[in-house]
Amino acid sequence: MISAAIVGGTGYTGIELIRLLSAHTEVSIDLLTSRSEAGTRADEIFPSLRGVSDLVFSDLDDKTLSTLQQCDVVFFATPHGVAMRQAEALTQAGVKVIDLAADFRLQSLSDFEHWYQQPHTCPDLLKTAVYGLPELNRDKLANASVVGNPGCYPTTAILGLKPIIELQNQQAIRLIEPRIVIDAKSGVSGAGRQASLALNYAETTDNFKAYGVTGHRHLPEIEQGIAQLLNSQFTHRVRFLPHLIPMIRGMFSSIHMELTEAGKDIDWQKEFEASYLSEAFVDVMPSGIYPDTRSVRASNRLRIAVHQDNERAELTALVVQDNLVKGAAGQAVQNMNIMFGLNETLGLNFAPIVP
Ligand SMILES: NC(=O)C1=CN([C@@H]2O[C@H](COP(=O)(O)OP(=O)(O)OC[C@H]3O[C@@H](n4cnc5c(N)ncnc54)[C@H](OP(=O)(O)O)[C@@H]3O)[C@@H](O)[C@H]2O)C=CC1
Ligand SMILES: CC(=O)N[C@@H](CCC(=O)OP(=O)(O)O)C(=O)O
Repeated sequence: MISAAIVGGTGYTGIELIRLLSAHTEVSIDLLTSRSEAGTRADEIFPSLRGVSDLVFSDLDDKTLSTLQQCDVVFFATPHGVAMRQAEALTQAGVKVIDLAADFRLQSLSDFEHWYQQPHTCPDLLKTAVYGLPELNRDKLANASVVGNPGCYPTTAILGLKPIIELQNQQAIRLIEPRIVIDAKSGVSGAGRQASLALNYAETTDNFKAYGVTGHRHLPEIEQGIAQLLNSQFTHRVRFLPHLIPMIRGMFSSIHMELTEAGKDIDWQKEFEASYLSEAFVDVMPSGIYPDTRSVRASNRLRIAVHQDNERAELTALVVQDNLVKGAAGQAVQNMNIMFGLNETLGLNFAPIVP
């Protein structure tokens, strides 16, 4: 059995990790941490865990840190800046680290420091970290000891653009114009479990708003995905605009592109289907059928629909996922499966919840 620990077990991605890993046949959760709930049983705070887990939260003190070093893998479901303070000691002890925050996502230190407003404490380790998007980095993930689990919006953006940028590289000709507009919506759980005025029920229910209009920290991650991960031979300018929608889980990203003359000659439905043919967790919808967030709720599947209009030179990719599963905890478990040589779908191959 793989011995796993979850640092930050009281947050929304932490509880989602407990749900997924408790049902995983090859994993035992041996440690859960929370500073505010240390000493409390997890199922007292989350009755959904009664009969599933009898674990008690531990504080993040020296004793816990030495227990973490006995584990095979530690998931950090914590705010940005926590994992990077523990990662060196853990990797030196042979422990694999999967950070659900952004400490190991951006290769550029200056981007990290600019967008996350803090210095990076282990830049050398950052150089060895692998960006945890299995559909693009599967081979590297197999040997990774530190994984930066992608942000939820970048997962939808990079997977929505992958077939296009890859074909553009292959044909060495622009198939879409430089400007890409990503109009994205997230459920409120994307902001985490901390109480705040902006996130209370009366503010978020029966309401709809944009945020991060002047710039959001996921923009450099999306740009890195296009330039480095997809190795784009052509430059692209991304306009990324996130919105908060009045639902709990779910994310819907509409990616708008303009086709070049060469791009109009491509059958994009066929290209997307071919690109994701062997991917267990990326589903390309049949032509003319558009995905909704309910079709992925509580599942690790991401669904994409492509709309092509040659007369208007428009190409639109519509991407949906559950922000807490493929957008966070599910993707982390998918990464863990790859890092430990397990079948990638283990513990993740369940249907979404409808309604
Ligand atoms: N929610 C989402 O959809 C997504 C979230 N993420 C990222 O995953 C991470 C976790 O998100 P989420 O679960 O929503 O966050 P929450 O705010 O819901 O939970 C944060 C958890 O971290 C613990 N924590 C907070 N500060 C510290 C600290 N300094 N040291 C140790 N533990 C700490 C908290 O418990 P306590 O204070 O008791 O210790 C809590 O368990 C974040 O970095 C987030 O950006 C990524 C993709 C999607
Ligand atoms: C709705 C909402 O607030 N979403 C979060 C993004 C989700 C997330 O947690 O991503 P990171 O891991 O990069 O922080 C936000 O826009 O800040």
